[in-house]
Amino acid sequence: MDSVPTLYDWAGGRPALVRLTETFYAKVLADELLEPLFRDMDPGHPRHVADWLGEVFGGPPVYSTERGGHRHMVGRHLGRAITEQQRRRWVTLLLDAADDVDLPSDPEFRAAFAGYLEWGSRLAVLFSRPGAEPATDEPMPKWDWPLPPWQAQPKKTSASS
Ligand code: HEM
Repeated sequence: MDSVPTLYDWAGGRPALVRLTETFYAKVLADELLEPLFRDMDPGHPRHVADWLGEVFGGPPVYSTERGGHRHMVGRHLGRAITEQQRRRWVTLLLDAADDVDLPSDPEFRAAFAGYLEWGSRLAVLFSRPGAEPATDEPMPKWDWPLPPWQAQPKKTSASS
């Protein structure tokens, strides 16, 4: 492969990420464990999280230029005391939503996606602990392929071997 696409492009760009987060937050609001955390969420929340994910996955820097970047994201988790059970449910529903909206299902993309959710959600729990004072001046994280996306190689013919 000459150039490896970003995870953002591979996922299908902003339209795919907005479909993902809108489907996901509909599930969240129907979930008894997560609904209390999200019942008063900003109506733009699904699109803001799509912008966050897009930037982390190599798309345009919309979240940092229009929404306040890492500092704003950290601030939105402070004091929420997210439990491990809630974190695990959050990740599960987002993976379910990825299937529902047909995000690419290839092993490399899903490994990158699931790895990011596992990492990011554990940080969200730490940021949300009562009394936590996480650094807010960090740059936006960048996430990349764990392995290059698999591509079929042209079959060797006897003439080329
Ligand atoms: C990879 C993991 C995560 C990412 C990338 C993430 C991202 C974000 C972002 C970007 C915001 C701010 C959106 C805005 O600009 O308004 C936010 C807010 C929030 N997050 Fe997370 N989050 C993660 C994990 C979690 C988890 C595990 C929970 C709870 C189970 C959670 C609960 C919340 C809540 C309650 C808000 C505030 C929503 C509102 O009132 O508007 N987050 N998150």
